Parts: sequence; structure tokens; C-alpha cells
Amino acid sequence: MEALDYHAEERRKAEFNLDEMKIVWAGSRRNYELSDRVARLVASDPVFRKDNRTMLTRKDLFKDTLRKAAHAWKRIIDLRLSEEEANMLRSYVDQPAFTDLHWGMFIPAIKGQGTSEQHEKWLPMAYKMQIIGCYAQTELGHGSNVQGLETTATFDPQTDEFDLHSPTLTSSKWWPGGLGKVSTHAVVYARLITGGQDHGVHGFIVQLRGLDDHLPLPGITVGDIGMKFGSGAYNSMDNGLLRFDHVRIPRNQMLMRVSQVTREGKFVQSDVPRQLVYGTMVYVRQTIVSDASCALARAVCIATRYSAVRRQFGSQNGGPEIQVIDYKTQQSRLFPLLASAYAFRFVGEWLKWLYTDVTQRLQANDFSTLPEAHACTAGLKSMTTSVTADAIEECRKLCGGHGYLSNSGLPELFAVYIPTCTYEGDNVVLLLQVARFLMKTVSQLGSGKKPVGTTAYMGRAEHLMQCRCEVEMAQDWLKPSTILEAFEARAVRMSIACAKSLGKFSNPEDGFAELSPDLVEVAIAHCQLIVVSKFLEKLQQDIPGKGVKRQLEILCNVYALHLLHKHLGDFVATGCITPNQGALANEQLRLLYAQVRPNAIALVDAFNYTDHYLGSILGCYDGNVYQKLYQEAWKDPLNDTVVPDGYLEYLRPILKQHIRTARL
Ligand SMILES: CCCCCCCCCCCCCCCCCCCCC/C=C/C(=O)SCCNC(=O)CCNC(=O)[C@H](O)C(C)(C)COP(=O)(O)OP(=O)(O)OC[C@H]1O[C@@H](n2cnc3c(N)ncnc32)[C@H](O)[C@@H]1OP(=O)(O)O
Ligand SMILES: Cc1cc2nc3c(=O)[nH]c(=O)nc-3n(C[C@H](O)[C@H](O)[C@H](O)COP(=O)(O)OP(=O)(O)OC[C@H]3O[C@@H](n4cnc5c(N)ncnc54)[C@H](O)[C@@H]3O)c2cc1C
Repeated sequence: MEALDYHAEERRKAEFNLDEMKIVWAGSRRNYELSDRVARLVASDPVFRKDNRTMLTRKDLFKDTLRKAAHAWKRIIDLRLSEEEANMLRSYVDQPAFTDLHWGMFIPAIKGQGTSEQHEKWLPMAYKMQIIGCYAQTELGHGSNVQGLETTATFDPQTDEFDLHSPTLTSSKWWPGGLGKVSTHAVVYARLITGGQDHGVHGFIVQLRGLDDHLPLPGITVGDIGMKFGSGAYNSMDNGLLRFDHVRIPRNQMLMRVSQVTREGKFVQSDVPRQLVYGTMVYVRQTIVSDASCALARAVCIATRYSAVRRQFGSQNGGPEIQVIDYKTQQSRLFPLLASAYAFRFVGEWLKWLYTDVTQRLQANDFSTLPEAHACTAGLKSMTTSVTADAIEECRKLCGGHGYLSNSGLPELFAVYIPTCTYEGDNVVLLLQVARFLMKTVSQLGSGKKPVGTTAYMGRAEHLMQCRCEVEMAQDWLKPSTILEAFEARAVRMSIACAKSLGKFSNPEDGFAELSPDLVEVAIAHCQLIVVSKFLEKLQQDIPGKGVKRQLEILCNVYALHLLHKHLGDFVATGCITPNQGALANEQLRLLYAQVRPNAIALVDAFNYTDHYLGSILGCYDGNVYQKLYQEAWKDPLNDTVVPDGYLEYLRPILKQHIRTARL
């Protein structure tokens, strides 16, 4: 018998080839096939079950994570999965674990900042997971201000060792994932001191626990920092604290690609820029942008499918009520998020390319594109995670009361997701880095230095400062060049206005601090321009499949015009568009929503998420929401007994007292 599909009618409405759209979403046919295979592998494996996760105690959750990680590792070895497939497996297992930090930060830190001898010594052990490492940078007193870290690594020429020490309470390492209970090693960031001189923060490989007994080595205090936001969620991770009491490590455990300390204790700064010490963060920020599209797509998939099932009001002659997805307000809240998921997917693909390019250049000692890579990864990490975190909460609201149920999947997704706005750089701190980069670019405009890459548009500042938007009718807003010019003009005008205001301060740093809220807005405008322009560039590619390109064009226009509508004040105040042109953009947006509507379910099907990965009754593929909600309610431990535990001690005495009082 064919399974019931409550979305069948919706699926029939789609105006494009779903299989081809799945390939566009995955990036290539090969990626699609790999990802589909790994997703099914995880979904069908009982060890990776996660529907009971929010009910587990912290200890049980942590043990469950260890079990899943060990099982994942076994599957990776047995099936000889590539690194790419292993990473897909990590995503689909969907449980933050120490392995994220080992593979995502410890190994990249050694690769990026270590010498070839250090690679030879440490990487083979790390790749086989004979040692497990974490990334210990943040301290109790300092996270954003990396130069403010207090842990010291003092070179002792007598013994050819560094002495690692935590001189104050605030110098305790605090937050590193995997540190609390698992890691045997860490890349520790500490101030390098030689001959009494402080050379700033550098990375050191430090063993923390014995490889036979897992006990902390002498001089090391280590533990977990405690429960975090939400149930389940990020509590599967052992974020840790760490203190050193004069712990000795050999000199060759300082990561020495950027700077070296000689046997005599001489500090040598190589030609490599000191910012490469921050390179691991650049790498992870780039991965976070791709992950943002996945998390956003997940929330949007749940809210879209549920909005097509849910009906409220408007029954005519006893017929069915209106599907909530047909309300224009629901569409205006949901469809821009759907479009953003696609937009972030494509900008994530592009950022990966940019990162690969800069890495190849760095290997050839070409550091010219490092500032741009830093600005793009910092800005896009900040923008995409902020939007995604807000969007998950919006999707919860779009699902009404049922969105607040744990089994909607949205509360846990929110709780796991929101720290991305803080880790790998607080989002505001990162936008200020972008603003610094933009102000520097503006200040060099007159010098003959041509801006390149994502700031190339600033080279056309003269035109963009005075150009006039030519939109006369709503449909004029569908022209890619019109959209692009409006976003470029807004970004350049906001940047130049801020640069002028900065020029009025005698001390530029005072000006930067005073104007920082405006500078953040400038950085956002620039990042939005990048996302819009990369979406438009994607549409220049050959995209096969009936109706696929057309749907992507609609989504691209939704993405751009909803931003224009949301930030209308910026566009009008800078004179890029008139209020009337803003109103026409909004009119066009409404028409676009009507075009998205019949395709909405198929557009979220294109993410190809299994029900296991979605982890949501509201978002399940077949849309059989009510029956599943009803069945699930009976599985709650509170329903194990008809009369709850505690009735005799606490409830009955009150009830009885109430009866006595009533009789009086
Ligand atoms: C159970 C399943 C198991 C399955 C097993 C599977 C196997 C899996 C396989 C694969 C897995 C892969 C996994 C990947 C997942 C990854 C998950 C990651 C989870 C992350 C957890 C969180 C970690 C962290 O948070 S780590 C700590 C992060 N900390 C920060 O981000 C700190 C933020 N602060 C800073 O970055 C800096 O301090 C800054 C930039 C704010 C200021 O620095 P500064 O030194 O004071 O600099 P400043 O004076 O402002 O600028 C000087 C100069 O330098 C430029 N600059 C700054 N930063 C950089 C940079 N990074 N790169 C380049 N240039 C930089 C800056 O622009 C200035 O330039 P100029 O103006 O030109 O001088
Ligand atoms: C779940 C999680 C996992 C983590 N994992 C790791 C890990 O594995 N390894 C590791 O080393 N660290 C880790 N961290 C730490 C993380 O990197 C830091 O918390 C992060 O970099 C933010 O730094 P902070 O906590 O010092 O925030 P703060 O800088 O203290 O931020 C507090 C507030 O001050 C504002 N602020 C700070 N500086 C400025 C400024 N210059 N201008 C304007 N506003 C400013 C911020 O916007 C924010 O609103 C993790 C954190 C979390 C939450």
C-alpha cells in the first residue's frame, strides 16, 4: 500500500524539476549522491537515534555523544569514508561533539601554523585519532580581545622548554569544546616570553591527559564549565576550563610557521604575517557560513511544510479552512527566509572557493588576499549566523503553538544554533573588523590603488555616488543590473558618509569607537551586497532542468527586494532610490511571493533532508502531523503513569485541604 502523503497535492503544483534542483542545492551531482547516501546511512542506524535526546540527563547525553562519536568513527573506518563524506556524516549525526574541534580546529591549527616537521610528527597521530585535540584560546577574562590573553609561555634556555602558566584566575582557559572531559592534547594560545620580552600570542601543542589513564598531567587542572542554554542542544559538548601551574613542554611544541624561537632563545619573526596565528578562525568562519544555510534550510523546511498542513479560518460553505501558507503575512515572513537559505548556500560555495584560493596563495607566500579573506569570512559569518538565529525563532512563531513543542525540532535547533553568533568571533566584533577594512579601502580610493575583489565596486564610487535608479514600474525591479546598482550605491554611499564623519575626529580611534554603531550598519550593507551579487553570479551559470533557473531567479529577486524593503531607510536616506521606487519594490515583492507559493513545498524538498535529520514532527515529509503529534504525546515519561509521581505527597494534601476549606 502506498504511504499517505499529505503534501502530494502541493508537490504536484511544482513548476520545476525537483531532481535537478536537488543537484543545484548540493553543488553538483556527485555531492548530491554522496550526501544522499550518507544521510540515509545515518538515518537508518539506530545508534544515531536522536528523538529522545532532550530527555537525557547531562551525563547520559554526554555518554550518548561518546557512543555516537565512537560509532561514527568505526563507520568512517569500516566504510573507508573520505574526509568529505566523514564531514557529511558529522552533519547528519547532528550532535555537537569533541570531534568537531579535533577535526575542525586542532588539526587545521597544526596544519596552518605548524612547520613541516611538526606536521610529520603530529598529524598522523591526529588523523588516526590516537591523540584527540581541542583549540584552547579563550580565557575567563578575554575572548574577543585575543591580544589580551594572559596565559604565558616563557622560554627557559637552560632546559630548551617553555613553561606554560596561568598567572591569574582570569587567565584560566574557558569555553574550548572537547577540553572538559575528552581531549588528550590542545593547541593552547599563550603569550610568548623570551628573555623577559613579551612577543604576543602564539600557539603551542600541549598534552593535557595521559594516553593510558586519561588523567590530567602534573600541573594541569581541567574540567567541564557546566550546563549551557537549553535541554539537549550544545550540552553534548564538554566545553572546558584549564589552568597551568608551570607546565613544561619542549621548545619544538611551539607552532613555528609564523615565528620561531631558536635554541638560544632568540625570537625570529618570519615574513609570514602575524595574522596567520588567527588563520584557524578564518577557516572555521568559512565553514560556519555553509552550515548557516543548512540550519536555516532546516528551520524553513519545517515551517513551510507545517504551514501547508495547518489550516485556520476562512471555511466557505463547510469546506476546508485556509492553509496558513496562503496568508500573505505568512508568506512575507517565510519566503524571504526560504530565499535566504538559497542565497547563503551560494555565497557559502563562493566563500569556500575564496578560502581555497587564499590558502593556495599563502602556501606560495602570497599574502595579498589575506585582508579580503579575513573581511569576507568575518562579515559573512556574522551576517549569516545572525539572520539564521533570528530566522529559526521566526520559524518557531510561524508554526504557532506547536512550534514551541520540543518535537517540532525548532527549540533544540535554536538552542544549538545561537552560540554561532558568539563563537568564532562575536558578530558585532567581526562586523567592526569588516568596517575597518572598508574604511581603509575608502581612504585609499584617491591614492590610485584600485580596489579589487568584493570591494571592486568602490572603484566606481564616482558613478555610484551620483547614479539615479531608473525604476518606474514594479517590474523594473526584476532587472539584475538595477538591483545590483542599488545595493552597490547604498554600500558605497554609506561607507563614504561614515569615512567623512570619521575624518572630523582628531583621533581616528576615538572616531571609530564613537561611530561604531553606524560602522556596523555599513559592514552589513557591504555583506548584503556580497550575498546579492553572488546569487546574481550564480544565475549566470548554465543551470539545467525545467524551470529550475526560473525558480532561482524568483528567489534571488525575493532575497534582494526583501532586503531593500527591510532597509528602505538606508536606500532612501542615501538617495539611491526614491520612496516611490521603494513602494514599487514592495509591490513587486508581493507578486513574487505569489510565484513562490505553488513551488514552496518542492523548494524545501530540494534540500533533500531526511526525517531523521529534520527531527521534527511538524516538518515530516508526509505531512501527517496531527496523528504523529498525538502519538508522540503518549510517549512522554509524564504519561507513563496515569497518576503522576508526587501526587500523594504534594497534590492530594492540597486537594484535600481545599475540600475541607470548601466545606467550612
Ligand atoms: C559525533 C559525530 C562524529 C563524527 C566524526 C567525524 C569526523 C569529522 C570530519 C570533519 C569535521 C570538520 C568540522 C568543522 C566544524 C567546526 C566546528 C567549530 C565549532 C566552533 C566552536 C568555537 C570555537 C571558538 O570560538 S575558537 C575562539 C574564537 N575566537 C575568536 O574568534 C576571537 C575573535 N577575535 C579576533 O579574531 C581578534 O582578536 C580581532 C580580529 C577581533 C582583533 O584582533 P587584533 O589582533 O586586536 O587585531 P586588530 O588590531 O583589530 O587588527 C590587526 C590587523 O589584523 C587584521 N586581522 C585581524 N584578524 C585577522 C585574521 N583572522 N586574518 C587576517 N587578518 C586579520 C586586521 O584586519 C588588522 O588589519 P589592518 O587594519 O590592515 O592592520
Ligand atoms: C558554545 C561556545 C563554544 C565555544 N568554543 C570555543 C572553543 O572551542 N575554543 C575557544 O577558544 N573558545 C571557544 N568559545 C569562546 C568564544 O570564542 C568567545 O566566547 C567569543 O569569541 C566571544 O568572546 P567573549 O566571550 O569574550 O565576548 P565579549 O567580547 O566579552 O563580548 C561581550 C559583549 O561585548 C561586546 N564587545 C566586545 N568587544 C567589543 C568591541 N571591541 N566593540 C564593541 N563591542 C564589543 C560584544 O559585542 C558582546 O556584546 C566558545 C564559546 C561558546 C559560546
